[in-house]
Amino acid sequence: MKKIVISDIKGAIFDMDGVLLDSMPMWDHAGEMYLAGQGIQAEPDLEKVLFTMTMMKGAEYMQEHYGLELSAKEIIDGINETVRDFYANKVEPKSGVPELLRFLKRYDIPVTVATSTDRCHVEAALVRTGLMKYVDRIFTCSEVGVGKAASPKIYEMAAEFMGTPASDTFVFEDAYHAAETAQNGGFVVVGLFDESSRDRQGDLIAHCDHYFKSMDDMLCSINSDRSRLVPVLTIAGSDSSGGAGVQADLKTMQANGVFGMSAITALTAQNTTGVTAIMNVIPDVLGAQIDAVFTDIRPKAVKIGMVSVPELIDVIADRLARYNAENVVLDPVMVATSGAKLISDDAVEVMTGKLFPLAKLITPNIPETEALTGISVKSVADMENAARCIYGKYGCAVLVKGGHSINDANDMLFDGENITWFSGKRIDNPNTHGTGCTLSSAIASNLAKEYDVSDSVRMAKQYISGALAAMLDLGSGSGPLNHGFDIRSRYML
Ligand SMILES: Nc1ncnc2c1ncn2[C@@H]1O[C@H](COP(=O)(O)OP(=O)(O)OP(=O)(O)O)[C@@H](O)[C@H]1O
Ligand SMILES: Cc1ncc(CO)c(N)n1
Repeated sequence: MKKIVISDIKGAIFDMDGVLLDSMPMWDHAGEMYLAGQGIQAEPDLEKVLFTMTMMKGAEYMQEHYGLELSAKEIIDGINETVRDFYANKVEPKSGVPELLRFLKRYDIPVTVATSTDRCHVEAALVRTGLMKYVDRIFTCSEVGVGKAASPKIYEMAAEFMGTPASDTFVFEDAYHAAETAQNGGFVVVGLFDESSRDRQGDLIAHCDHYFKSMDDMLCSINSDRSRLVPVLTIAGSDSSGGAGVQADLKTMQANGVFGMSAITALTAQNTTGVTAIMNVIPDVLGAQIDAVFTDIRPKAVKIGMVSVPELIDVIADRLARYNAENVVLDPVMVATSGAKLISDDAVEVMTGKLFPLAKLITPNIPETEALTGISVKSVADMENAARCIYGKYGCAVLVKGGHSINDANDMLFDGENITWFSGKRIDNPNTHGTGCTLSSAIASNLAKEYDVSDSVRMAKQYISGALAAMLDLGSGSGPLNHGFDIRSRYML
């Protein structure tokens, strides 16, 4: 099968059940779930029996076979309630779906949903799972008046709405009969595996132009335009051991699909056990590096890390204001994971006064949040208060990182209006050197790719969790992450 080239997709039509949402198991077990709600355990063949029946016949069968003291209508209402509850409160997106939809949005590709499920369920599920913001319009078979097996009408209406010809419109389906209809209608069909139709994969493959075992596989094989790499600048210190600072930033940027550039603030001699020397660069040389970058390859985002002294902060503030730098993410680095102090006391005030107001987002960890606010952060409420306090003083959004909390690794974003939590399972890995640098660089990379702040944080959080979970173990102290954990290339072998 061919790779998908993103510029070939002019419009996208997604089936919902089994493609966007992991909802097929519910359809396969609706009767069983309903009976369970009535305190009855279904016989193993129930779903097979119901599969061939209409809703009414199925209800009558359940009434008789399981001795339910309810009318067929009441049983149907009960099953409908089970279905409603599932879509409204339980269903989850399939893996890779939010990423794909965000990616299509980044390329301004219109997205529609074509589904045989009722609109009320579709909307409830898409809103709750956060996918609705990527969908331009929903088409349902009952509203269109004909099912997918019988006619390509639903796809034609979606394509007409998007203004895209069938030959440039990609239809994503997991069911072979729908794939067949779409292909006969002249659409480009992407077949995706779903467990519920495991037995019919041969038929699906026969009726699609591209086939993937999962959305994640598809994401890895999409060819974005190789001649388009968004530039991003890091202004930070060099870490000789390669796990934090500029080295971590550039590796992260490469892994997050942007072109990394650097302006170095300081040379540190450090490894996983500690920092043995720091030499700050001369302010003029830092200024010259930033000038060299901005006057030639203007970055779409800037990450700021270790800046130890007021003179260097002045230079950065001056240049970022002069060049009207966009998407500035500031990691207020104060202390290395190994415990070494990386900023002078007098620099903190200059940083907050001059750099915070230029930042779109700052990313303090818990000790840094405490130092910036004077609030002792011991609870979720303390995190929220501290973030509001920082926003109130400096007007920049704040991501308080929970890497230093005891039980979990939940980060909290306050953007001046809303609090959003990004929950992460704590990974039992003592090697956390450079996590802060890595997270802020991933966020800056995502902002450069034009994702909004909350999507940028969400994806960066997934990235850092993957980098930690790879369990790289280098050095005798707290070691670095594997920044390239998700890169697949023949050159890596
Ligand atoms: N053991 C862990 N498991 C999962 N996520 C973690 C873990 N440790 C840190 N993180 C995550 O890593 C990111 C960086 O957070 P952290 O609080 O470690 O930053 P930091 O202290 O500034 O990092 P640095 O060690 O570079 O100074 C956050 O998203 C945090 O939730
Ligand atoms: C150069 C540098 N920047 C930041 C950190 C924080 O992790 C570090 N250890 N070294």
